[in-house]
Amino acid sequence: NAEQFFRDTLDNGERRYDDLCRNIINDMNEYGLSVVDDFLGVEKGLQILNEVHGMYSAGVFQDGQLVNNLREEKLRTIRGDKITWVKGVEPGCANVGYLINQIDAVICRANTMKNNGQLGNYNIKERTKAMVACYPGSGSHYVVHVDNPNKDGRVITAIYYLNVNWDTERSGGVLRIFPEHGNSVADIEPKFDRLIFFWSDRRNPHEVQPSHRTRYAITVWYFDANEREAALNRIKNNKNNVKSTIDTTTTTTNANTT
Ligand SMILES: O=C(O)CCC(=O)Nc1cc2ccccc2cn1
Ligand SMILES: [Mn+2]
Repeated sequence: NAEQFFRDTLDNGERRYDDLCRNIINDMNEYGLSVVDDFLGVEKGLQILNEVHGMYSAGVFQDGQLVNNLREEKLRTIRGDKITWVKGVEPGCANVGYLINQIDAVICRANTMKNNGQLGNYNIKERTKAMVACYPGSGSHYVVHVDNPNKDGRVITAIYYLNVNWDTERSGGVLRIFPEHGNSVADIEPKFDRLIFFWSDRRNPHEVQPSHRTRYAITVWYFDANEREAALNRIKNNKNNVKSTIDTTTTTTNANTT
């Protein structure tokens, strides 16, 4: 009957959902990265893309990394990504907000699943705002780097791509991850409605190869509660140290002048 049908559908939804989270946990623990295709479906994906187009044409994106390209005889500055930060509750960002909630739901579910242990034994309770990034084509790229090299608390990088019919042969823009252990690289195409996760620390140096077509991505970083608290304490202590240094310097200076 209808009720049983809905219960099955709901259960199927849950089961599919749990399977997704289980796959992510397994991939993260085995490879340190995970790729989920068709995360939200075409309709939702296009709604998010439209919102990002709207933000871009509204001019809210800041010029990102500045990269001078000396290859040409004249200095050609290739700007890397242009970025803007979004909470997802701002006017005209409802669909980006929906995306963030969906990624949160997956991370929270994965973080609580007992049978597979937690995600890397982390305790994930908060995240950054969403960073919407655009590579404006013309060879813009991002040099190899580690997102969190010095334990600032960020443990998982989540990136959602919005690029319809992306052809890597023509457009480049591959995310290349150089996993610290292992002798292979992971080349990830920034395909529409693709969601990826990877550990944010030194396990995953990565680069964005030169893009020859406008390339959009939305990134969220998730914090481990303990690592984040330790990082904030270090900052606070440093501030106190700096403050006390200033105080002692000022007092000695005052002492000298009186
Ligand atoms: O778009 C992709 O495939 C990944 C791009 C990427 O790594 N972006 C990025 C952007 C960043 C901006 C500010 C600070 C750290 C950052 C680290 N990573
Ligand atoms: Mn990065």
